[in-house]
Amino acid sequence: MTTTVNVATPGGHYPIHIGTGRLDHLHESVPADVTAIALVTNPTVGDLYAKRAIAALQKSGKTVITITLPDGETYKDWQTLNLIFDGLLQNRLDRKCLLVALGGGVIGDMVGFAASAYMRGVRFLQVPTTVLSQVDSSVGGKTAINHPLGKNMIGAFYQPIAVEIDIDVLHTLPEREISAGLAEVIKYGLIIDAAFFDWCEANVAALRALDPDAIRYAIQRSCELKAYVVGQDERESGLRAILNFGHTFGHAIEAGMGYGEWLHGEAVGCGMVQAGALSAATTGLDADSVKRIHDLVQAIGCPVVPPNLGTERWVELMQVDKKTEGGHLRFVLLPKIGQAVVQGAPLNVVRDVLHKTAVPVL
Ligand SMILES: NC(=O)c1ccc[n+]([C@@H]2O[C@H](COP(=O)([O-])OP(=O)(O)OC[C@H]3O[C@@H](n4cnc5c(N)ncnc54)[C@H](O)[C@@H]3O)[C@@H](O)[C@H]2O)c1
Ligand SMILES: O=C(O)C(=O)C[C@@H](O)[C@H](O)[C@H](O)COP(=O)(O)O
Ligand SMILES: [Zn+2]
Repeated sequence: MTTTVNVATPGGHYPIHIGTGRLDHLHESVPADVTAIALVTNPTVGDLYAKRAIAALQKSGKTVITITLPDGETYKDWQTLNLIFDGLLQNRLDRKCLLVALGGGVIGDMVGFAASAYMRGVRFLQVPTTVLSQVDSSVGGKTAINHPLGKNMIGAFYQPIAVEIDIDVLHTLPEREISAGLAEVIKYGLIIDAAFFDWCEANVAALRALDPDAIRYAIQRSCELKAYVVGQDERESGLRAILNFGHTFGHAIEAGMGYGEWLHGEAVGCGMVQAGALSAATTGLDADSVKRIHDLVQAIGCPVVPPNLGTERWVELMQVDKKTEGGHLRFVLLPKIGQAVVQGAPLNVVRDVLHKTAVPVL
């Protein structure tokens, strides 16, 4: 069974198809006027799934070339992005080509950015293969590469023509990647859907075990909630910033530790624990809710104690954030579970939270 969630933005709309075996149906998302297809992947995902993806794409009758990028967050950079352009130009792909991103969020973010820039914009299809990319990064059109000074600092808003989610491919993921992806799932409950947060608490074991019904529901609900937010505010002039809950802290961890040391989802999980503590100090989040956030992040298998970067280094890293305005840090904070606001916080309070969350809760 395949379910479809639609994403509607001012520039148009596209479907997210969620099901099993979608990898064998990729041709259904290839528009008739496409001249050639570039499948972009990495060696890990390519070895597992490129053959099937290529066979499916070839059913459209188009030529398919493959571009293989090195694997890892550390390669989400200019040099690796340029390998995509090299491959497209060497194979003389024209304006009517289609780029296909087969992989996790790193591949998806880079292929989307390449699609936004190649010949000033060509179409791209997202085929996310991690929990994180299926519930979050493949949807909504944020594309980017990292800069040594800050996460996702160079990029564009550029929507795919469709998202093809094959739940089966998750079974080859390492456990650590499943845990990291679940951090973005529980984020939606915290910012916009308290009942979904309750459901995540009740189903954490099933989610970690990739129980088919549980993981399908989590992916569908996450995509529905993200599609709703993106539909209201595609370019983050307001509401969309709530999707950044936990990310001011999380991105500082990723950049501060060196990209790839902590997984994005792990950093966001820990960042949500810190943002929960900051919410208690600023927007009145009650102690029971702070504990529920901590306990669920721990239960999905993500770290809850932040690395010791040094308080001033923490603040410096957090300032390199796209929500920063006029040098002032802004955070996504929770007055209660299921409701988020975006606002500044006094630096002495932020420092205090950095100290408090550095101590393990027993
Ligand atoms: N654009 C957005 O809205 C958005 C949202 C969230 C995260 N992101 C970005 O996404 C990135 C993180 O994505 P991610 O967590 O998917 O990491 P990732 O892309 O690095 O993938 C994680 C690892 O799993 C491997 N892998 C992928 N699919 C697999 C499969 N089915 N079986 C076995 N191994 C597989 C990859 O090769 C990689 O080693 C970060 O760069 C983050 O900034 C973007
Ligand atoms: O889609 C969004 O909007 C998000 O913020 C989703 C986040 O999970 C994601 O990590 C995003 O890439 C962060 O965006 P950034 O603008 O803070 O780099
Ligand atoms: Zn994220």
